[in-house]
Amino acid sequence: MQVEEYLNKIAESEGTVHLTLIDPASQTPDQAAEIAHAAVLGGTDAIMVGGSTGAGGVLLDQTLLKIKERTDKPTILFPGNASGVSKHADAIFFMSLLNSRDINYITTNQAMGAPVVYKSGIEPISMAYIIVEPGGTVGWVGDAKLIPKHKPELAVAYALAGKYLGMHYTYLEAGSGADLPVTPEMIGAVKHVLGDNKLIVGGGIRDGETAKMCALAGADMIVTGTILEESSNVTAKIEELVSAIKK
Ligand SMILES: CC(C)=CCC/C(C)=C/CC/C(C)=C/CC/C(C)=C/COP(=O)(O)OP(=O)(O)O
Ligand SMILES: O=P(O)(O)OC[C@@H](O)CO
Ligand SMILES: [Mg+2]
Repeated sequence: MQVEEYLNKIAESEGTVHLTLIDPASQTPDQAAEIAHAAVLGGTDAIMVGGSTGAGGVLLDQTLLKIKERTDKPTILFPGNASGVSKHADAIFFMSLLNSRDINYITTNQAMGAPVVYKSGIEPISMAYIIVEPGGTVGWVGDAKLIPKHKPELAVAYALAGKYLGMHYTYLEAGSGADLPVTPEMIGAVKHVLGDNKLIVGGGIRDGETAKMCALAGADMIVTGTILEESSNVTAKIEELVSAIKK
């Protein structure tokens, strides 16, 4: 089964998907594999691999190879630029940062990365990437014209544009390590116009209660990264998040 179909099936049958984000720059490949293994034991559905800075090349390849030794769940690239593509992943969130001011993040990195995706045979999953205040490092690196936190109608406008351009997934990003995730009002308004298209929410989700709030508001998939890097017991943390968002 293709990864997109696998994720969609879980969203339908279990209500919400949990995605674990691992930044190859944050630890050694062996440590990354340990986190991935612990996350799978806790019930995560897939492993996203990427980072906004220094996440390509040998470190990315080694991290994916080690993760694949320890888990059977799909690995999905979450690239910060064209160097975030690796043939060792199963799929890639092939995303355009719709609210960037910099053409590099709208189409140029996509053009530079596309032939690599083509040759490697990994599955591209088209995605509209939208960054909301505070935006964090990724907002700065991607030169995003940040969506104001309390302007859901602007997020809706970008999400609709992505849907009409044919993107299957929409990612509402508050930035890695944000104090708070995007608001339930914004999530609900965006999901309302997306219909069956899948909505991913990430940035600043640290506990089951917050994850549940995002899921109830309309998120089909929840991403957590930073909290897992900080947890002494990754499996228990994932169990908390997963039990809060699954039917
Ligand atoms: C499709 C291809 C080949 C490239 C897309 C390139 C685009 C659109 C990038 C968007 C802007 C960007 C820098 C995204 C990075 C996404 C990401 C991996 C964010 C979070 O990673 P963390 O490692 O948690 O964050 P920090 O690096 O900030 O800690
Ligand atoms: O690190 P956190 O805050 O969990 O954010 C995850 C993801 O949305 C970052 O791109
Ligand atoms: Mg990081």
